[in-house]
Amino acid sequence: MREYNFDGLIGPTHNYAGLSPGNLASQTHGGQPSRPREAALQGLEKMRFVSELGVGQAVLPPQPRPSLRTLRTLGFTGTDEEVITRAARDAEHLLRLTSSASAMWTANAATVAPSADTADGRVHLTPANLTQMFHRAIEADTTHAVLRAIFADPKHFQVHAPLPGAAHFADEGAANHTRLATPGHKAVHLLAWGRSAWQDVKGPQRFPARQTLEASQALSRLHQLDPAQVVLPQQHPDGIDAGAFHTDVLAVGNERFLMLHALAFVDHPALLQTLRQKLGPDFRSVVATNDELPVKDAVKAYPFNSQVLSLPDGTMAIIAPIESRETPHARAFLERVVAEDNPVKAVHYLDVRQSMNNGGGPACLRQRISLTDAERAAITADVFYSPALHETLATWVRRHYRDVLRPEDVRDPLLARETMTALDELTRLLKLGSVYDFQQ
Ligand SMILES: N=C(N)NCCC[C@H](NC(=O)CCC(=O)O)C(=O)O
Repeated sequence: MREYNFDGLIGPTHNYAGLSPGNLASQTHGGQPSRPREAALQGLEKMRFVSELGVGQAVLPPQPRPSLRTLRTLGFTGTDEEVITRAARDAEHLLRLTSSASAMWTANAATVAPSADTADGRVHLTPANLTQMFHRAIEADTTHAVLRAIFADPKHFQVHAPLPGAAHFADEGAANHTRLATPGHKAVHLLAWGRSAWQDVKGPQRFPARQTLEASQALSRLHQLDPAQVVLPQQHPDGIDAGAFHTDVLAVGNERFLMLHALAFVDHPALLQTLRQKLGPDFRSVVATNDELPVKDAVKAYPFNSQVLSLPDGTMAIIAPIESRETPHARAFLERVVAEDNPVKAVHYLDVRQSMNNGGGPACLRQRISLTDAERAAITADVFYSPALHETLATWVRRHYRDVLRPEDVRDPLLARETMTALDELTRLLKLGSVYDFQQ
């Protein structure tokens, strides 16, 4: 089994619209101009770096934005251009919500269980319904279509429908999921959540908790995980109120290693005790106390929104955002992680600032999917990273993407046309077939 990091290719409408309450970066940068071309190239450079470390890398496509389908569903009529002009005139905020390139954060695209852990021996994938935020909820249908196109072979893959909507089963995908495993022990799935639909649990006071306990339980059932191997920790309400809207803002794990902030989960000592029992003495964890790393710095610099990657030589490396190098407490924490007795031997700081400004670090930009050779061979889409694919995609980005986008530029019907042209071409480059509604 090999892990592939499926990164979201950052879309042509990447912009800062301030759409996510509880996500401090999104709130801070709302209204500022963005740089879509630079953003997409930064994403590609991260893919190159990860691939050159010897780690599996693949890509997931952006989604058509503005979402004309959503605007039409909400009553805007006419040609594509008329729909956009009317929405810009009568419902500008709705146009912003339907124009976000938020599908780039593929950690939120789905939750995935590898075939080694599921009762029927297939890879299970459930697209996240993302019901908590409207601009993200509209991703689910296209994500479902894209995953069905890539993971098409029913012998190896089961792509479930997104969980039914409404607030009860609010699901944010793998941003709240961590798979841990030690040699000789069955893997453990941490499926975290921030609120409960029908249990009386104290939740955050300021900011929304996006994932429900009930959604996490449903994912565990759907993916046919062994209930004894599933742990359902609650995200710490104070962490969410400090800006950790997803678990991966304050915790990240890989195989036998977990690093977390003290405000990541309620009662983290009990959680670590449970994990030690299930995973045995090889399991290693590093906790940052609030004194060592104030949660404010953790949310700003995103050291936990790192990728922790298993390298071919058996060690692990951390891919952290450069903001973590620039923030002394965050940097000191990561240096401590490398110095201690655990598999992590290096930290690399990468520039994904265009995405970071909307609250998405290296970990948000990727969906981890572990595949056997046979599973990988069953995928016919051209989504696996290679230097040649890099060149193809970089050329495609340079040809189609704008340099600068101000939030009000989403009013321009030409932007929607440019995006459709680009995405239509991309589906051919990636051999995806017709996955977008404008292609039906
Ligand atoms: N932590 C993980 N896994 N993902 C980060 C998602 C960031 C995303 N930002 C946004 O959607 C901001 C869009 C804007 O404001 O323009 C969100 O809040 O859902």
